[in-house]
Amino acid sequence: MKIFSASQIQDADKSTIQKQQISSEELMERAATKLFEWIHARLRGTRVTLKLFCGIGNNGGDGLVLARLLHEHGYTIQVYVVNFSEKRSKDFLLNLERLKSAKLWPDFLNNESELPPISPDDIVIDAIFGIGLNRAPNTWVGNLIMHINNSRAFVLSVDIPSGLPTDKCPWNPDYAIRASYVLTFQVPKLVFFLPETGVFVNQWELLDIGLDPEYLQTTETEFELIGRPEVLPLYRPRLKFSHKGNYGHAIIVGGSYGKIGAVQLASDACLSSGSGLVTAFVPLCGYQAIQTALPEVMVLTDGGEKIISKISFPFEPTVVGIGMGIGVDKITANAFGALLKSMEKPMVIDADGLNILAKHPKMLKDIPELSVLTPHPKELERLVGNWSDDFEKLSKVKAFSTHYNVVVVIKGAHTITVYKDKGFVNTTGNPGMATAGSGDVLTGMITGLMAQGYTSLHAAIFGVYLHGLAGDIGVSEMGYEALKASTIISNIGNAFMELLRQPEAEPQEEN
Ligand SMILES: NC(=O)C1=CN([C@@H]2O[C@H](COP(=O)(O)OP(=O)(O)OC[C@H]3O[C@@H](n4cnc5c(N)ncnc54)[C@H](OP(=O)(O)O)[C@@H]3O)[C@@H](O)[C@H]2O)[C@@H](O)CC1
Ligand SMILES: [K+]
Repeated sequence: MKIFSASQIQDADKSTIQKQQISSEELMERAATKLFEWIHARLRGTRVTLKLFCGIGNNGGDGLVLARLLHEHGYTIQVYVVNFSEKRSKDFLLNLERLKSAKLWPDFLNNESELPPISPDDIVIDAIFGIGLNRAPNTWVGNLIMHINNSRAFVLSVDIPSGLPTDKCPWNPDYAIRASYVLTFQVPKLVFFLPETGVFVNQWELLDIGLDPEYLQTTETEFELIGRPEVLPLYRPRLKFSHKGNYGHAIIVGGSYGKIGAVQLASDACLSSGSGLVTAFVPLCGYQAIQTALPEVMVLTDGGEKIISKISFPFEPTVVGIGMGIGVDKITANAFGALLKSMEKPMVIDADGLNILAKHPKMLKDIPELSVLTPHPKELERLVGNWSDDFEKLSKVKAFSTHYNVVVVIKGAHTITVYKDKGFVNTTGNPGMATAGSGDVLTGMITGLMAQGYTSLHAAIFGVYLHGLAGDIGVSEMGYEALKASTIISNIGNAFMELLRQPEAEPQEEN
């Protein structure tokens, strides 16, 4: 699903009004009716007070329409107009008049008003600012936002939490609503998924308001949200008359004394993701451990006892995944650098492989094109330098990806795969996966997919999704804390099956 910028959503709005020959006021009515239906379906007339805080633009206008509909259906409501500007929008004013005609008199709040009482049992509807926010809220509006945040009431934000801009980090994080739930119109917003801005959104849901489908389909976006519908077409089915040679031979290179387990996890994950053959390349000390733990995996050893000192293979692998547990010793770094120079096919580089690159930036130019790099935030910082906020991080990664022609997987709660100017935001995964070895498993999975012929970008997008799904299945069986990297591996098969599951047929009515 595409993630549109604020200005693209405004264009979609205009295009809808023009093509569907409806007025902006009708579009507002349509949007607010969707809000109302969502709330009414859940509250079903429950006796609870809804406090609606409405700005003076179209987000506020949505709030006013919602207030009218709630009132018409007998809900107890209190409407506050947050009068932050004299520039009221046309549709706000129209709906203010309609509210008054329905004998509803909002309280007008300004910089001299007392903060209104909000009980933890109230439901707050936050319609102060929408996607039109373009500067920091001023102090009294900020104080009101903090008051709402401190109220412990359930806060339902209309379109986007007020104070949170659509395409950047908030000027003042205290002046942004921390929404319990966001009902967002038509398309998800990028800020819902970034570490610094996602904290303002506990849960979110899309409301389809029928924006111009042609505009939405034909407009290119910088980011895309990756869910099942996006991943399913990337799947490469296995053929009946195929053999293991059709699915590639991956080599996983890594490990050092005390860190052989990382290679074991990556190799196991690589095989479990469908690679035809997997060979682990480890220092001598890892030989027995891997041979014992993974009978299906072949093992090649380096001459070094405890660390990798020279990397060479007696055959040409389909793909190499490298870096987990490998350490950053100078000898290993030299071996790694020599391998980069000799390789032409895309590789997967993780963990200490990335740390070696950060320590020896001259090696960057030798990374084979279309390789996949899988840094966690600290490794990424070592690679691209620090950033002032999540948006600068994204633009630095895009520049890095373009410069070196590599795919970068920014690991996090919503892992983002970046290739050149485009970012793919993952939707699976959970906090239980923040555990030792989880990254080694991901590297193994991406390597295993590339071995089978998935392109680098598809392997990264697909692998990240499947890894998260395997973790989600694991958590559903054992909870967050007990989830281990090996649990993720043992659920890779279930994740494939869940992905490929046919949607359940509608129950047939009996005659
Ligand atoms: N897209 C769609 O298809 C549909 C959208 N709809 C709804 O419209 C919403 C967008 O509405 P909107 O454009 O009127 O902007 P909104 O967020 O209400 O702000 C109002 C104005 O405030 C101003 N302003 C900005 N920052 C400020 C600040 N810090 N302090 C003070 N003032 C500030 C700024 O005006 P300025 O002063 O810069 O000229 C801005 O224009 C959208 O989120 C959704 O809820 C639906 O109704 C139907 C379909
Ligand atoms: K809002």
